Amino acid sequence: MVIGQRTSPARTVGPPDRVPVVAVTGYLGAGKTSLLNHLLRRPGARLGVVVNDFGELNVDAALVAGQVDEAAAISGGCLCCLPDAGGLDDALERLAQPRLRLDAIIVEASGAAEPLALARLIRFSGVERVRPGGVIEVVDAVAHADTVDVRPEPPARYAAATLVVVGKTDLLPAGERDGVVARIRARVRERNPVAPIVVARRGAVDPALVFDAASDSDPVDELPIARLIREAASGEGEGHDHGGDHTGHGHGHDHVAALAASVRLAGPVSPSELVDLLEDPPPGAYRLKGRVRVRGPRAERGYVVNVVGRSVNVARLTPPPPTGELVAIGVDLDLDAARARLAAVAEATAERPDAGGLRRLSRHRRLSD
Ligand SMILES: Nc1nc2c(ncn2[C@@H]2O[C@H](COP(=O)(O)OP(=O)(O)OP(=O)(O)O)[C@@H](O)[C@H]2O)c(=O)[nH]1
Repeated sequence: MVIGQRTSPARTVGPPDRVPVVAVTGYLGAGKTSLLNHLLRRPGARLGVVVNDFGELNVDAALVAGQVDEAAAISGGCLCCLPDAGGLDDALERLAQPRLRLDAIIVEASGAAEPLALARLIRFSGVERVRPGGVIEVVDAVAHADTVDVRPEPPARYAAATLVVVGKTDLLPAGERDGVVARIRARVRERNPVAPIVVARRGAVDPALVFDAASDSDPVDELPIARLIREAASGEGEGHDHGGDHTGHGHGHDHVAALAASVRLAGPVSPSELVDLLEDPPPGAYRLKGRVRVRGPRAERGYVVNVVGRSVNVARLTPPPPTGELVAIGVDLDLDAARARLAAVAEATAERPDAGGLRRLSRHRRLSD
């Protein structure tokens, strides 16, 4: 997905010769899209966005697309596994056109992408008018110890980061927050002595932190990311970082082998069926997301739904989307079971408003604020 945002007049300073490309990385559901949306809301930013969607349906693209004015898809799949990065290079080539005068291009990696591989793709991009602009690793404070940091040695992915953003600390009991953040900090530092580490709710980082790094005018080879990638390439930072013994897709680098099931929703769904799915996802579905329409008492309502682990998040989507979709993702996803559950939601269209289901959905929405 390629998006060019043109919301403001050009800045007084001319565009840099080469447009910095900032990668936003993080495990499934860590909070990458939230951070991206936060950056896109910044007035005056002239940003290009490449969203690497997971699964057949463009949920992430749809979520950010509401705020931008140009959209086109690149081929799906995991960005770091594209054979020759052709899809990414095409996207960068388009967005780096001087007439767009972009300040930066942000690549939101799929949760399954390996940051070091992605950083390498950007660094060795065949596109002349771009340069590496940093890697923002989003860490889910609640889930990282069960998903990313599951081995005695700290995750190799931290080595790729030029900025680490720790999110979801608001979901931890107040008494545990400092301890969890300190532990993440210590683990990151074992791999990465330099990257700033900040705590931010829903990706609300100071954009200056992101764009300062991106506007660094040092020669490419002097950027920390370039050094770190060289170190990783020479063996220091290599290896799995997703935990488990996944063998990857056979593309020459280790990789979390996540699976996805998805369904398109032509009409409004039954809120009861939907909430059942959110509260009790199919076996192995670590991540569930989607956009849905339900019949309200007077008019149809739109919602964005998100589940990460056991954490359910529901937000209103106005206007309701013309069509919806649901995607379930997980490393150990039971594909058949997931498809059957998603199909059941798609088929359980509610003829009349379902008051009980609407109440349950509204309750989740209030708890998500
Ligand atoms: N409470 C809370 N929720 C958060 C925070 N950051 C993200 N979320 C929620 O976590 C869910 C997943 O966030 P996303 O931004 O979609 O995560 P992602 O990394 O883009 O997900 P994938 O692209 O599927 O890997 C959403 O429901 C967000 O609203 C946070 O700091 N606090």
